[in-house]
Amino acid sequence: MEKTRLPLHLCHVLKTDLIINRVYMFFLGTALSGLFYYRITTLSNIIKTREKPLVPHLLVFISELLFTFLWVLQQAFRWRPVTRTVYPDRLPGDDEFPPVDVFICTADPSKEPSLGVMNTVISAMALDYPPDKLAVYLSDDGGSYVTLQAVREAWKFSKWWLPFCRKYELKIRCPEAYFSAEESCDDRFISCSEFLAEKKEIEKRYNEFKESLEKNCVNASSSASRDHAPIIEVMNDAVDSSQQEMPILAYVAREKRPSRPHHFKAGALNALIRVSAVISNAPYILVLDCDHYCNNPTSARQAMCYYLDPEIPPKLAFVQFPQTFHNISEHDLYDGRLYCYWRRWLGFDGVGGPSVSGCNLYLKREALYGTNNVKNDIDLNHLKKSFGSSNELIRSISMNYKPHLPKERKLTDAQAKEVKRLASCDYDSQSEWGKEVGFIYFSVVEDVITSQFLHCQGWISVWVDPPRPCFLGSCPTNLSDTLVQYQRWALGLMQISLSKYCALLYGRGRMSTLQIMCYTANVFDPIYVVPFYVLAVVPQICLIHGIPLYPKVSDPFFIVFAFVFFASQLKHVQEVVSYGYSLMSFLYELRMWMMRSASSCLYAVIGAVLDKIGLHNAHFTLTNKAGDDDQATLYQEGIYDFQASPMLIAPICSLYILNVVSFVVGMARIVQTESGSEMFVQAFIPLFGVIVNYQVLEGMVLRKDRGRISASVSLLSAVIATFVLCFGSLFLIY
Ligand SMILES: O=c1ccn([C@@H]2O[C@H](COP(=O)(O)OP(=O)(O)O[C@H]3O[C@H](CO)[C@@H](O)[C@H](O)[C@H]3O)[C@@H](O)[C@H]2O)c(=O)[nH]1
Ligand SMILES: [Mn+2]
Repeated sequence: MEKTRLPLHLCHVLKTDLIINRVYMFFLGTALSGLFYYRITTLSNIIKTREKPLVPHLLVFISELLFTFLWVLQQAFRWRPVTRTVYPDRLPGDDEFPPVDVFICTADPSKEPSLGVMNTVISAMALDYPPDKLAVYLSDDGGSYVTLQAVREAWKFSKWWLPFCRKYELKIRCPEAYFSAEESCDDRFISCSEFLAEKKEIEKRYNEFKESLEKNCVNASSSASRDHAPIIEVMNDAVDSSQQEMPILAYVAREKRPSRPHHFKAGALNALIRVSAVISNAPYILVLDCDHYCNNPTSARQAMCYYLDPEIPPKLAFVQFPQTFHNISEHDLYDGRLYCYWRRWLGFDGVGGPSVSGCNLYLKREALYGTNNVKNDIDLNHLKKSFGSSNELIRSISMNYKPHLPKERKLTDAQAKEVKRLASCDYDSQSEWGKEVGFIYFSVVEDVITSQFLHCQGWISVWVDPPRPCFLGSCPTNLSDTLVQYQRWALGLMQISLSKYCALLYGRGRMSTLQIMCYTANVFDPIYVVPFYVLAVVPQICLIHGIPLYPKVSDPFFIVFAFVFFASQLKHVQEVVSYGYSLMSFLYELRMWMMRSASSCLYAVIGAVLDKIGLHNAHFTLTNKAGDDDQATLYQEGIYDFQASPMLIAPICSLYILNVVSFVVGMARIVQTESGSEMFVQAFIPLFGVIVNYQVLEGMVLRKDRGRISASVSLLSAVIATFVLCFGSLFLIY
């Protein structure tokens, strides 16, 4: 009795952070009003007297306005940060657990090697959860026989692996991670000879499994296709080597045709929702990317601490875990940990719940079906309009429906026909799939738009970040992949911010003000590109021409500007450090923010505008998960790898050259004209940029290795910088 009364989870407000944040908001807010007082009075003076050029002052003013607007939105993340703790050992017995379906998406075995994908699949099957309540679905958007064959092999291996995990209560159930862990025997059986013998045997089987995958993936690169019929295979023969039931494992390649839109990952997930509805129809769904394996087998139990709590509102749509990565080097050069997001998510959680972060979340199936569709008295025609014409699928919407899978797990002919229909590329078209039902197709960041829809319908979410990460994925480990990935994210975010779904408009009356601010801050993130470019170009050109844009050192308003700059940097340092990271992480984050703004965001904003006017089609460029040894060495050593398309690198180098030149010329001018006090801020800005990004200089001038910036890119950048300087000079002196 005592046991059931203890809470399954707790939520703590981070009081110290809350106080620091609010004090910071107050002081920075006050300083910003001082800054705008200064700007407005100077601008009106300039307009009256025309003694100084108006254009650069106006541009700097606009950029400060934008910075401030984005800053204000960001403060919602700082308003009420919370953390959560769960107590899975207080859960009721296994027989009270609801079934869970696991969805894993993969798209191309040449960019997403089978071995990694299969490790994710196996780790999901090995979750510490009743196997008869677990079903794992692998969506293969490549429809590749390499992947299908790998799934069959993984199924065979897992018949040995699952009983081994269960018997010895392994904490690491991803085989690759288990066998390569330094202390793989994190279990209590280290000195038991039976365990050691079994482990050796399993390791042998694992190596055979790996070999079979290697042989199988020789033609991986040509095996993915964009033109194929649906292929669905449920692995049969469902008992493991200890005669226990295995979880369901199904391979699903939805139909793809070159002329039909397939909506990328969101489309794949929606096909899985439909197919799984008529096979296992679990009320909860775990979504994983193919590289995010389960690192802690208790994640489902942790999520159930919320779903099984009678006190928690039934409107809980999802329990989100962070994306954590197993391949981060000590330096985390490319800010792959994505810490700035997870820090914000603590605050997001405090105001109604974080947004979906792509994968690693336990979702309530009902939430994806649309609130209006799951009422009891709904008529059949309405349901067909929403869900398409499959009666079988519509029957599954009532959650008590338990589809019948024959004992030997071979789909009956009728079932096989039905699942193929549900995975066909036309199934979506006459229905609300992707519009109101399932994952939303509107943007390439399907996660953000889908969760915004859920929150707007009154659903809530929680953020759980336990000390031992539940999932571990792989993040990009070179500049090119990082910039390409961010460009897609930024493009997706811009698609939302330029549409009627921008939370600022769409969220009104549907979400709380703080939640609206969080969502808006999120989707407006790429807009930093505008003030960033202004501050990276305008003060510099004006420095060369001796046009002061900021107060003199002796002016009292100088303190206001200095305060705004230092307070915001210090706040960033405080956040990095209080989250447990080193001072260097602050620098890496700052650098990556600058490089992303200079490059990814620039193209993303242009792409989104072209997409909006119909001149460009946004698409999903898959992030590469296959390593390259040279690149890995550079990454481990903490050396930037600048090998990337010139398109991506040239903007960064051009800005760098422009800042170096303007600083040198500007300093010469300052010495000559003794205008140090007047031009102090303007000399400081390029100096700051040049020092923070000194590795760009290194890459252009000092390095000789493969990861340097090539001479041709440096030359191109110098030409661009000269052009911007000349053109800017013409324009900015007015
Ligand atoms: O047409 C596609 C494209 C992608 N994927 C899968 O989607 C997942 C994420 O793709 P990835 O290339 O790894 O992109 P990331 O940028 O690393 O993904 C992040 O950003 C995405 C949104 O842009 C989210 O969906 C992801 O969960 C999040 O990890 C992978 O498992 C892919 O196999 C598909 O199934 N079909
Ligand atoms: Mn990924």
